[in-house]
Amino acid sequence: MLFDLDGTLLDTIADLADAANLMLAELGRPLRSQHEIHSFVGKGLPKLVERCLTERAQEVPAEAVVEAAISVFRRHYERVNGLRTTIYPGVVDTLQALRGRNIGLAVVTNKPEAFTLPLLERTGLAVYFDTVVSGDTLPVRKPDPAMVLLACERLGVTPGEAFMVGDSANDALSAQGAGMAVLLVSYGYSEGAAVDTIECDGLLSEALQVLDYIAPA
Ligand SMILES: O=C(O)COP(=O)(O)O
Ligand SMILES: [Mg+2]
Repeated sequence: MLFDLDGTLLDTIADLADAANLMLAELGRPLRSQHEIHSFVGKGLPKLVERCLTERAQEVPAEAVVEAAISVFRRHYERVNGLRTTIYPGVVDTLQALRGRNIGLAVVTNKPEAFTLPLLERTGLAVYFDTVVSGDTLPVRKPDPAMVLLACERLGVTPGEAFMVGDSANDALSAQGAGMAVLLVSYGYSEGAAVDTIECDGLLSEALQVLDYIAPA
């Protein structure tokens, strides 16, 4: 069972928004609402920073400005990562139940490893996972299927034996590209798209519904 992180296991939006607005303030750019930032999350940290600077902006900054802003964001996010993050309801019980059934578990997230691993430790979720594939583990990110394929390889399963659980089209497309079934949670971040318009094998209103897709013991 492969899990996306932001918007699926953890509600990280407040910390992402804080880091983004600390960055924008430092650069003298207009701040963004949490609602806007919610729609910018999904394709990794560099894309989040680029969207904060460019989407509906009056003046589009040069690439070098975006690159410099990424370093500023990382500096702020390192400090606030986890402070206001919460675990979604049912997540811990779901992970415990899956572990109890000896089902291999992976995190597959577009968040860079330097932020993913400390966050999993801080929230206490690290202990449940056999492996973590982060946004900079490979040269490509979701929606490319390479990350979910690597997770399967590390877990010793074929994509046909696995499920991806995510919150956005990036998760759905990466799983589908790998020939893997995908379940989407309806409570996460889906880049401003209605999650029920994204093709998937099941829509979950809470994490515990993952267990409905596991064969009885
Ligand atoms: O870093 C992002 O943009 C989103 O991260 P996720 O893949 O865990 O949802
Ligand atoms: Mg997500």
